[in-house]
Amino acid sequence: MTVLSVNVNKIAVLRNSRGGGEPDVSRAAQACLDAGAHGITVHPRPDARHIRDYDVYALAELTQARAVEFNIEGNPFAPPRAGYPGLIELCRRTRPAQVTLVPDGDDQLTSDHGFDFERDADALRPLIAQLHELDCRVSVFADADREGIERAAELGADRVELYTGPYADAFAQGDIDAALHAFATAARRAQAAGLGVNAGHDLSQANLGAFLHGVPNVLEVSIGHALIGEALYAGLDATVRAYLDVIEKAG
Ligand SMILES: CC(=O)[C@@H](O)[C@H](O)COP(=O)(O)O
Ligand SMILES: NCC(=O)COP(=O)(O)O
Repeated sequence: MTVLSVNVNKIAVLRNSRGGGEPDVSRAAQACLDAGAHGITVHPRPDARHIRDYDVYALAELTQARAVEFNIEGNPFAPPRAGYPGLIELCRRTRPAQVTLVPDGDDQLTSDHGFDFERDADALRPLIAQLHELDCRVSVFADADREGIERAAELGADRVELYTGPYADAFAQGDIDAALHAFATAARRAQAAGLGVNAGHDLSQANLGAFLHGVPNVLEVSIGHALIGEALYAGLDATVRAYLDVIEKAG
């Protein structure tokens, strides 16, 4: 069965918008695990607009205590700066079960493409080896429509994470057949090369089922943006009622 790793970046975004500690990222992660999520994902960025280094340390402790997978995603080439020790150093300090390497720049709103394994081979190979020495499984972010996904295996990667943004766009346009075919083909090619296949980006309750139905043997999906948004809708009714209860009891 495919495992679900919940990306809690968006909880940090909300917290950072006010300063202080609420909403609490670790508490939200605990709630996800209590509900049955198999793991927690974060994608810290050098500008610290989402998850911060201290969140990574706290979540590493939490996931170790709960014996669930911690997946840290990020750009291994982004240099360290104040408050961000760099992806590899964060992994050295926290030893996540899985690291997902993503080639995104600071100026990107969010991740929007995978690696070019031909071009990035020499840079990726030693980083993957370094992460293996830290006992981390290494997954690399990949486009379904780019040639050469198999090359990730030659670089030493254990898995690829298929960038599902284009699938989500196709789903929104009501036209998924070509996209699903491309993703299923990429997954099969990766699996034939010995790679495990993860998937993520813009997956949601609406589009996830068709994806898992159409793409074989997806080991893990990491989902954040839509899941946290949906959680707000699911929780608003009970929360507003709880406030009204407080007001009624006070009056
Ligand atoms: C690699 C990937 O697709 C996710 O890590 C994504 O980038 C998270 O999105 P946000 O950074 O917008 O939370
Ligand atoms: N790797 C994808 C991820 O962690 C979450 O992406 P999204 O659901 O926030 O788009």
